Amino acid sequence: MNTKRLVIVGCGKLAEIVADALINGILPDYQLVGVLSRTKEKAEAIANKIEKADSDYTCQVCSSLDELLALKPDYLVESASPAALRELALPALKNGTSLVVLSIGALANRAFYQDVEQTARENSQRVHIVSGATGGFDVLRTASLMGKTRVSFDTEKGPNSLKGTSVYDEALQTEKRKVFEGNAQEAIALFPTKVNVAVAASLASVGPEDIQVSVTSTPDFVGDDHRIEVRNEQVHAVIDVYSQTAQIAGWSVVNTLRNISLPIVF
Ligand SMILES: NC(=O)C1=CN([C@@H]2O[C@H](COP(=O)(O)OP(=O)(O)OC[C@H]3O[C@@H](n4cnc5c(N)ncnc54)[C@H](OP(=O)(O)O)[C@@H]3O)[C@@H](O)[C@H]2O)C=CC1
Ligand SMILES: O=C([O-])CC(=O)C(=O)O
Repeated sequence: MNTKRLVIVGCGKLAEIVADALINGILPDYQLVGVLSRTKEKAEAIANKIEKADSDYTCQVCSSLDELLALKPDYLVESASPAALRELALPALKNGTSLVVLSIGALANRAFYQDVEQTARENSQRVHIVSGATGGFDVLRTASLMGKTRVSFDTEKGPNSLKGTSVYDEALQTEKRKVFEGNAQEAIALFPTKVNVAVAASLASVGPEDIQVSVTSTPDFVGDDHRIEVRNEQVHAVIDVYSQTAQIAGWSVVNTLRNISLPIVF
């Protein structure tokens, strides 16, 4: 077996799903050799889990990206924030470390996207954009290759998940309202940690400037519903994923890591 050295940056809710999958034997081809988080205790919590599972290796709690990259990981899972992805992507790729990324919003910036693409190519590494809280990237990519394609991305959320953003007001607690219409670049600028999915779907198809995005707030709505519609001359597809929590996004990292290492992939 060719064991791959894995590290995680951002030790929150989604990282924990990946660590649990390792401990539960769902990722047999990986060793989690290092973790880094803004709050060190969160990284320690994950490293302790690995240690308690009686692994025959050590998971190092790191204090800086340099320390983490010195572990020479094959793969880095980014489950931190778009700002973190902006900081770590190029150094990691230059270090010979491929990326599995959740905070895809950072890649809506065309110049950054091109730098990442070129650096990955020059260093023979890859950047895996996970399906996260949505899916259907296969049909999005395939339909877009066929010719002129239109793609829309409509999200429904509860008002509480919009608190702290400029579109929030108390009336949303009782009134259903479309609070945003625009493209994915505008959406991620307004909601920096809430519409990574829309940027991911746009990158898989027509690009962040050309996808039509809307966000609707519905009183008492629990979870998120992301509905993607793709149309070209021959194809009409709808991908509609409801999830009660964001856990599916953590599981999509697990699925991507499995696809990287297994002989038969989907
Ligand atoms: N693509 C998709 O479909 C989805 C993507 N996401 C994205 O995934 C990411 C992780 O989500 P989730 O696990 O729910 O979030 P959490 O807030 O639970 O965890 C994020 C962790 O990352 C840490 N962190 C933040 N910035 C940095 C940094 N610069 N360097 C190191 N660590 C950092 C936080 O530290 P601290 O404890 O100090 O806050 C926290 O421990 C987010 O960016 C989120 O927007 C989420 C859902 C779906
Ligand atoms: O969890 C979700 O539905 C979407 C989300 O946070 C993101 O795309 O960043």
